[in-house]
Amino acid sequence: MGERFLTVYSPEEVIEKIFDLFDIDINVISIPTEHSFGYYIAEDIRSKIDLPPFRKSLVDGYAVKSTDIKGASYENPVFLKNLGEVKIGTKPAVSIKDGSTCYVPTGGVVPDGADAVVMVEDTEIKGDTVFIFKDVQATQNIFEKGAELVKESVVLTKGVRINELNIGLLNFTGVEFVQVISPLKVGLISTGDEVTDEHPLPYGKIFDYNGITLKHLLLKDGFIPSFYGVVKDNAESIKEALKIALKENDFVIMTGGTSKGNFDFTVNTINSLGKPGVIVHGLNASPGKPTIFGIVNRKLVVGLSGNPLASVMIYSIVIRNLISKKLKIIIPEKKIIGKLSNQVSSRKGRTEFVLGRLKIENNENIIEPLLSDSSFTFVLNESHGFIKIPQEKEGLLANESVEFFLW
Ligand SMILES: Nc1nc2c(c(=O)[nH]1)N[C@H]1C(S)=C(S)[C@@H](COP(=O)(O)OP(=O)(O)OC[C@H]3O[C@@H](n4cnc5c(N)ncnc54)[C@H](O)[C@@H]3O)O[C@H]1N2
Ligand code: MOO
Repeated sequence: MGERFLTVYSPEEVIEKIFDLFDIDINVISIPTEHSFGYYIAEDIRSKIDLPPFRKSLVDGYAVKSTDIKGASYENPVFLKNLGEVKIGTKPAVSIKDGSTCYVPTGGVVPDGADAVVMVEDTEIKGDTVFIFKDVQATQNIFEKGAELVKESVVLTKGVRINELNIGLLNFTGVEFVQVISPLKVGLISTGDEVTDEHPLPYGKIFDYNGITLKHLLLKDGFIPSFYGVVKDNAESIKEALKIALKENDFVIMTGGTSKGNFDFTVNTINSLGKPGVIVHGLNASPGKPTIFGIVNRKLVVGLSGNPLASVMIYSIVIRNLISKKLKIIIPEKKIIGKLSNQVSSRKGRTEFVLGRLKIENNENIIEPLLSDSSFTFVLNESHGFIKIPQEKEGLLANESVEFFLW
């Protein structure tokens, strides 16, 4: 009988075990804000200006001294001298003295002397006189300079991945360039004599799932994948591909050949390329039990199972977590709470990941667990995410409230 997976570790233990054994060089680059979408921020970013940058009117109306119009009503209007209008985007030419007013558009600068703005609907203009039909309180309809944000306050913190709202805020707060982490380069190698791109599919062969899917998972996370293709189950070819991938990338992901079959070369290849070699071979998780974590001259190599569900899951659960901790970046995770539609069984003592489909019924998130084997790709495609069953649990009950991780 061949060697078994003698020592298995939980995903959390693996991260702890290998964390300090490998390095990833972080290169910080400065890029124009308009091109920063999807990058991870390398240092806290501060606003260059106050928000709003000036005392701004929130309505179209007349800038007044509130004391001038106290008690104004339709029965007892107050009339004020019209000094003209503030043009949007310009500095007011006038300031408001007792008994005077001036028109300000929404977003216009409130002239000095005024402490409130009366909405245009509550006024009437006759020649040089403006009739005010409504009382307003001091500060009403005015957004003070810096009320939302003062210059130099932190608008985005280190490690955040710049999204569409962030990029808007950066531009709005006058940040022209952002210091970001240069995207990591990740080498991808699929192995297996059975994997082909030949059409029509020869008997006994399969098309590639892992290489192309992982490539796009990496792209989605803001990394730069290089796919070295499907390498034959042959020690020399795998060694050659891994050697090049290690040289050209920050870390490498391999798929297939992680189990204990005669043609499962991954462990030996990693060990043959440098020290300390394979650190972990075996996760206390399903799917993904035979996952390999190795270090070659302080570079990380992860060997994922050839089974598609296992490779997607372990990338999503372990690799993403490990890399985000290492780089101190936040890879956004979408998680909701839902109620299980059916019970799910699991084996106590290992973490299990179960695919699920999300349905909204009576305004409630219902998670339907999907039966799946680690080789299933269609079911994986039908799923919206997965549930994590911790190792101390023996299954989950129907109607139990669970965390559901969306893809
Ligand atoms: N004797 C044992 N056999 C197996 C064990 C075990 O403990 N003892 N573990 C099983 C488990 S669990 C898993 S997971 C797999 C892991 O397999 P490998 O990582 O060695 O991967 P392969 O054998 O190369 O492939 C498994 C499966 O996936 C298909 N595959 C491979 N590459 C791709 C690809 N790029 N795209 C799509 N599908 C791919 C491959 O054809 C196999 O069907 O081992 C079990 N066996
Ligand atoms: O650990 Mo395997 O991924 O269950 O099929």
